[in-house]
Amino acid sequence: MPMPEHILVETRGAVGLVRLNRPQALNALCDALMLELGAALRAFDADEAIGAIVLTGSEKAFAAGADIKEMKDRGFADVVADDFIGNRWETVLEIRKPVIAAVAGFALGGGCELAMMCDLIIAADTAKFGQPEITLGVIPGAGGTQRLTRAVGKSKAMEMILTGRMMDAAEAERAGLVARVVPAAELIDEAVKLGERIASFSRPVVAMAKEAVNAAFESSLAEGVRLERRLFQSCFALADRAEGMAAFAEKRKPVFVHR
Ligand SMILES: CCCCCCCCCCCCC[C@H](O)CC(=O)SCCNC(=O)CCNC(=O)[C@H](O)C(C)(C)COP(=O)(O)OP(=O)(O)OC[C@H]1O[C@@H](n2cnc3c(N)ncnc32)[C@H](O)[C@@H]1OP(=O)(O)O
Repeated sequence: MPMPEHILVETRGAVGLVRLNRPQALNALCDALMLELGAALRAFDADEAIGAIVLTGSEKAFAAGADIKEMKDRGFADVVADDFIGNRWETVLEIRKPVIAAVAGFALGGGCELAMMCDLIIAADTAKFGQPEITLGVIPGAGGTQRLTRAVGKSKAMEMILTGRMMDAAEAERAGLVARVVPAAELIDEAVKLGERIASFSRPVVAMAKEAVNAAFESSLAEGVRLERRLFQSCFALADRAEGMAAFAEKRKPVFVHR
């Protein structure tokens, strides 16, 4: 396997850390980067030692969008023939372990869409989110119109997508796009600490919790509650659930076996 050119990959305990690394283009998402990113995410998903994944960029940019220079000469026939976006740009959605986006600087266009494909976003106080595609004569093409609207509501999403304006970390937290805002210098440590906590719990239970929350985007309330109930009841088949509840009753820390 050749060394990746556009990403840096490392492990921090039980957390897989992927850093987008195209600083000269503010981590613009070119096809080659997306292929490397997909491979790294799948590798961590298959690694039993890893319980959570952190995806981040540089201090200046998480990702400034899809690579405009790579797209500018493509025509309708090209993007349809290649099923651009649909063909391999949604690998994040196939990852079963929690993927935490740690965003500093610009997360624009596909960069914001990539962050929203992750399970949660931790933002540095320098983060700026936006879907400026309209300034280029296109609309968001990797879920931005759907996920941003579900995350922040129609009016704010519509304003951002129709004007291309950015929103800073404080507004993103108020709007519910990000879970927390931290000082930029603490972003990676905070995201890894969060990942370590998640990785300390029962892996199948973490996977079921992630599936249940994500289902809220995809189903009616009744269907989502039904799925949640089935997954909750499934936990009672796991030794980890027995251990977790016994540990509480015996006033000791649980030792989960499925980690
Ligand atoms: C593995 C599976 C994962 C699946 C995830 C899939 C994610 C989605 C990916 C596909 C998405 C396609 C659909 C998407 O909705 C479409 C888009 O994203 S369109 C692009 C939207 N982004 C933008 O419009 C932002 C463009 N950039 C800027 O406005 C500015 O660069 C900035 C961010 C405001 C910063 O400005 P400055 O500080 O002045 O810096 P520069 O402008 O000088 O930039 C420095 C350098 O970087 C190059 N660059 C910046 N952004 C891009 C880009 N998007 N594409 C290509 N290159 C970019 C810029 O040209 C400079 O380079 P130089 O000229 O010096 O060579």
